Amino acid sequence: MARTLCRIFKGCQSICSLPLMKTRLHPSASVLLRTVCVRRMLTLPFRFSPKAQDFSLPNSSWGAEMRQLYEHYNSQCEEEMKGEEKQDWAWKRVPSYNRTLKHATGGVYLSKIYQSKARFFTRNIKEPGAAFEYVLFVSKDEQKCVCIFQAGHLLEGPQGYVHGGAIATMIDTVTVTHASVLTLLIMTANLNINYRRPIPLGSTVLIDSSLNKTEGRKVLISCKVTSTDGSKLHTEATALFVVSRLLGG
Ligand SMILES: CCCCC/C=C\C/C=C\C/C=C\C/C=C\CCCC(=O)SCCNC(=O)CCNC(=O)[C@H](O)C(C)(C)COP(=O)(O)OP(=O)(O)OC[C@H]1O[C@@H](n2cnc3c(N)ncnc32)[C@H](O)[C@@H]1OP(=O)(O)O
Repeated sequence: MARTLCRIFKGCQSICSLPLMKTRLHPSASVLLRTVCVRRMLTLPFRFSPKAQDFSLPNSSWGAEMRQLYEHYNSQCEEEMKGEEKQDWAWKRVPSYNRTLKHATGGVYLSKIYQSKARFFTRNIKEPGAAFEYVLFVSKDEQKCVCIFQAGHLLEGPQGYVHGGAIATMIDTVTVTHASVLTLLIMTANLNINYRRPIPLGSTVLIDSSLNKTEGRKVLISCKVTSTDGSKLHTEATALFVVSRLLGG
């Protein structure tokens, strides 16, 4: 299967992606070749399910602390009825998928084959609970975002503790999600992290982010990683996001 894909990929690369080819081939021949390629790709047995899995929902690896906190925030997500009036939610759970392309669209363009292999960094390990296990909630007024994060055994840095890079990844993920709620097409421009206390591997922590300010194309967010009862400060950070011109912002 992999070899077949590779062959088709290479073949199609030479046929479809080079503008040069357009000048060498008669237009009708070019169209025919493209059609053949597309047909072949459409008949390939893509391995992934067309239905994307939401990784922010509870699974068997979640510990009691993770579940309790999830229930706590999730219960505030439901719409409440007060008298005749429908009350807005206080928090909203942010669904989380492992690829930006939700469905395989058949590989009409070669770049889509590559994209179909791409997986979101924090959601690409199959074993539940082995690495980044987390769920994010944003507050109604979009000034706050909270993440419940259970750090799995594959994230070890110093013996028995979570790797600083993994903590940075989570801070980036939480703050970028927060900033994305405010504005689209952003890139992390600066991430400043102070590691105060190590996070034990396997433990659950809270990652809180708050909006500091927005200024033109810039969004400044601060973030804290604490124990679930808030008594221990593990990490604090500030992040700067810029609405990207490259991404079309
Ligand atoms: C319930 C509803 C929920 C809805 C949720 C919605 C969405 C959630 C979904 C998605 C979010 C989740 C996941 C997203 C996935 C992952 C993303 C992770 C984030 C990353 O992993 S992302 C990769 C790492 N990131 C880069 O790869 C950036 C490379 N870089 C660049 O692409 C450019 O560098 C850029 C664009 C940053 C700026 O470039 P540019 O040309 O557009 O802007 P320019 O340089 O003109 O700067 C404009 C103003 O920013 C200031 N400024 C710029 N940089 C600065 C710095 N470093 N420090 C201090 N100030 C800085 C300037 O000083 C100026 O300031 P001033 O205007 O005041 O002069």
